[in-house]
Amino acid sequence: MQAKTIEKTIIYDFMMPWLGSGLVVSTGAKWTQRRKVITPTFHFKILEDFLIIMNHQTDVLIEKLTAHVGGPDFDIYEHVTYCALDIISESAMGVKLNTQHNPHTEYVEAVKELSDIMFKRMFSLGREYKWVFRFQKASRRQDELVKVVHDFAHRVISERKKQLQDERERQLTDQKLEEMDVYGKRRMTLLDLLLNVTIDGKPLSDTDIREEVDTFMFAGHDTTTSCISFACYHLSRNPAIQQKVYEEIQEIVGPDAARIELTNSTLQDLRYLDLVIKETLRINPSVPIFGRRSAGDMTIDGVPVPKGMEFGVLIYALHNDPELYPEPERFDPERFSEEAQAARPPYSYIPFSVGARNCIGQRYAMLEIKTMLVKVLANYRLLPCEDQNRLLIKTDMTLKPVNGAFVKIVNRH
Ligand code: HEM
Repeated sequence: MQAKTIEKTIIYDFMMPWLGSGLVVSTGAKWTQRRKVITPTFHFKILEDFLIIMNHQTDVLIEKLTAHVGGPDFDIYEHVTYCALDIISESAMGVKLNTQHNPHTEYVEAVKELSDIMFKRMFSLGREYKWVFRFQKASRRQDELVKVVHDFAHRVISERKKQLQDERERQLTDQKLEEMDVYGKRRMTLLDLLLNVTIDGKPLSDTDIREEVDTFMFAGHDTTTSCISFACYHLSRNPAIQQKVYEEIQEIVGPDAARIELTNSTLQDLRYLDLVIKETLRINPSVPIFGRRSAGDMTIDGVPVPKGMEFGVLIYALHNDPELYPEPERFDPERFSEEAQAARPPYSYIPFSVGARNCIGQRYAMLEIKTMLVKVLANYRLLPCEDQNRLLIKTDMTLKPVNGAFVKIVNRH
């Protein structure tokens, strides 16, 4: 392929009412500056702080799941969604949403409904005629929901600003400005980072900051939720693979794996779990498609692609191509052994996209996915659901189960 730069397509415009020109949507110089200032959020030191949140919220999840031990099929997707929302809201904004205890808050409901409206617009027949949407009921509903999420983010930003200001006035050192909290450790959030950066000598405006906080709330929970829930589903149906992961957890994390706080270095050592996650993101990629617009004339495999042409990159189709992955519907982590990977062409696996616009949150995502899977598997054995509850998938903004990702659980100990 002979490529020039590529840009994002019209479908991203539909995210603008909610996300403004946050990182997922923005292009050009704005994107370059934002990506530069946000990248440090994923520095390994800050990720370690996020891991504390992940451990704590996953312990809440484990507690919530006890209600299903020995019981009939249940939808694990719903539980994981609430856990992931609690994790991202605390890492991005420093706010404890407590969705796992109280799932039906106005903010959480608004986030869910907004994703739904945006998705329906992207794939509607009248997509190109944006003005038509203004006359539809969904447009008024979208305005109401956007107001709920924006007001929430603005409130959080101004409270945090005031808190930092008060502390500065009390002449605390920079280090003391970082919060002591229930986990007994200081933590940095995306919001703190954004409140402290400058671009061309100027701080970001509240709107700039809100756009990025909203972007992380949007990109940072459904994606990981779908991977974690689908992994649980596949493991429940493949007992030998599940057993192998369990044995690895016992060996690397130790016999207290069900209770102890997981560290970054332990999680990095779980090599077989890595293969399981890779295979889950192959068979059910959380982001099944993304769009691009060609920014210059180019040729792909001998086919001329003129400037301005819009196209979709079908991750789902690529990952389920039988020529690259024989029997693509079979769940087989060994497809990601070093030898098997080396035998495939370089871009045959792109769950986090590739190039400059790849997923900025992928290391964060892997930590969260591993934390939840290790704790779930160390505490419970997953059993397959009944046939009538077998997984059916649909695509929304992310890949989702139609009715749920059903499993049964029994205690390990
Ligand atoms: C399994 C989990 C995840 C998968 C599979 C995934 C996948 C992707 C993909 C395919 C893209 C490119 C989308 C496009 O160009 O339209 C992307 C972009 C992005 N992701 Fe993720 N993502 C995951 C988790 C996360 C998390 C946890 C965060 C935040 C904490 C995040 C934040 C972002 C952002 C901000 C972008 C836009 C980056 C840019 O354009 O510079 N993602 N992700």
